Amino acid sequence: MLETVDLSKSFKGNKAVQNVNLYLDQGESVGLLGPNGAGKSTTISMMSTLLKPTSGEIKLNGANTLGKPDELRKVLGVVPQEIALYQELSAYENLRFFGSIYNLKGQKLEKRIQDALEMVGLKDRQKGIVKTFSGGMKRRINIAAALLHEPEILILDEPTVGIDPQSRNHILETVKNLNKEKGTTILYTSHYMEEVEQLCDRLYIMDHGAVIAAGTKLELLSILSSEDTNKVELNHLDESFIQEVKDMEGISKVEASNLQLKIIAKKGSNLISNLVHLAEKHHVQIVNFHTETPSLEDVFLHLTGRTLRD
Ligand SMILES: Nc1ncnc2c1ncn2[C@@H]1O[C@H](COP(=O)(O)OP(=O)(O)OP(=O)(O)O)[C@@H](O)[C@H]1O
Repeated sequence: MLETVDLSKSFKGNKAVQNVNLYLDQGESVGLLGPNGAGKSTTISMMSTLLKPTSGEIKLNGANTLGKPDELRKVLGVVPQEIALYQELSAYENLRFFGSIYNLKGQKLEKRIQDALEMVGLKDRQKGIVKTFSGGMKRRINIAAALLHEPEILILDEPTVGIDPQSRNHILETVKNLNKEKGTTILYTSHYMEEVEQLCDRLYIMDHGAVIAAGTKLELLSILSSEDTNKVELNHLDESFIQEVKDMEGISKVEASNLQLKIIAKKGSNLISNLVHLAEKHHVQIVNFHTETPSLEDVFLHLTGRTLRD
């Protein structure tokens, strides 16, 4: 239903987004994952008509929408990263204002406001002045504002960053209900793998402005089907030890934190005996060792060389 074709954006010659091809089928919930600066917000801003692409196309039901932003705006609801509300007005007054932008009036507007407030769980707080709300409540009102015109597609840009756990759960539930019960198509960007795993049917992983992997969770996990994730705890850990682990045969990635090493290694690569040997050489003790099935975080680490929150 919504598709980008070789979508690119440069800022003064710096390529923020390069040849991004992604699509959303009707009723899907799709995650867009990537570390800071990967190009998620820039991609979303172009898809939401807020930013003009340097090149490429955005197609709605097969037709190019460039030059026809109104067609996209009719079907899209966008929840930006920055909260965009009038702080001195009540939640209800804010929603009346946003509804009027969509030419909603009278009974219809009233019903949409109440439905949207119900959806985000803030019906009983509608008279409250926005500046007195927590960051999470403001974000929920922002989501309600994006729902007033009952969009077929909802795009959310990291809606749970820096908010309280209760609002975070509300937002996750709201997005899930919109998708499962109302059939709203969702594009959800996040740094949090667990949120995307919970909410999304399919994922795109972006890094340095490009999509580096795409697929269902199972498809992405199969990238690491020939490897294991191993966690090793030591009584001492230094750079020379870490470097020698990295140089061992069959090692894809090594990540160190405190006295722990996370090692992604090829199955059957004699990791344990090589590690024991190395530990003896460095007079270091292995305190704990266990092997896990790779997670999507591991796939991300494997593909980008860094963790999602680096
Ligand atoms: N208006 C702008 N002018 C110049 N450079 C920009 C602008 N907007 C984004 N960039 C650059 O484009 C790149 C991609 O940024 P973008 O905000 O799209 O990443 P992101 O994946 O959304 O990151 P975050 O998770 O931090 O929001 C970054 O290098 C950023 O500095």
